[in-house]
Amino acid sequence: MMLQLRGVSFEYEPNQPVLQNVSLDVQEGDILWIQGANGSGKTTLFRLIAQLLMPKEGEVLYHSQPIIGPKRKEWLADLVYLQANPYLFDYLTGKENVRFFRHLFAMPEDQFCPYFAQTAERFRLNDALDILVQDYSLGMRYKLFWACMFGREARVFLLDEPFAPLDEASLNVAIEMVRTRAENGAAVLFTSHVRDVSTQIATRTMLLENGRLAQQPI
Ligand SMILES: Nc1ncnc2c1ncn2[C@@H]1O[C@H](COP(=O)(O)OP(=O)(O)OP(=O)(O)O)[C@@H](O)[C@H]1O
Repeated sequence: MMLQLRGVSFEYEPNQPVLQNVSLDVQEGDILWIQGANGSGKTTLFRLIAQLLMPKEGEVLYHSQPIIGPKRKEWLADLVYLQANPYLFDYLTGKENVRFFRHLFAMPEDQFCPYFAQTAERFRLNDALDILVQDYSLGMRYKLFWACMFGREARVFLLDEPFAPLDEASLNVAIEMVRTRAENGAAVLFTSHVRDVSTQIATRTMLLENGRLAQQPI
């Protein structure tokens, strides 16, 4: 099993559990849609997997090893976390932001750039790369962030509301990118309130409700 959650519980405030005894098995090629109402804990679940939060109980395993400890670096190198709010520098151009991300992830130019260039081309971002990000529309910001994140050769993708800001042409590109990565052996976990795209792309669905995660028919 690639990624496992074993009995994970979490609370921000004492005695107000957000996740209760959550277990999950994720395999190579999975495209798993985590459904749940606003505030049900989907982002919290992703933050626990991305090590931004620590479980109160239980553990997260990557290839059967805890993601904290000796496997930590390998885990973070293999993980892409596309957060719902893109973190970009408004006062830098698109290209300068891209350079920042490449350095942040210590990606050699020859590995990162072909992936990035392919995505930027398909998202029709090339003409915008020399202008300041503060002049981007919401969709353009999102596509730049997406192209940077998908510039990495990761094994696990956590995508928090990845489809909402995209127009139809960009959605088709995004869907194909997700599918290609999964076909190449990556695991994808995503949250979304956009039902039609999610139904199209998901290989499996789970529902987070009252702190518990349960299998859900698609
Ligand atoms: N930093 C925090 N401190 C305290 N409580 C928090 C914090 N972040 C989130 N919460 C609470 O935890 C619960 C789960 O929030 P979370 O953001 O994980 O939900 P979500 O399912 O991602 O929601 P949405 O669909 O609106 O994005 C909510 O009740 C929220 O108010």
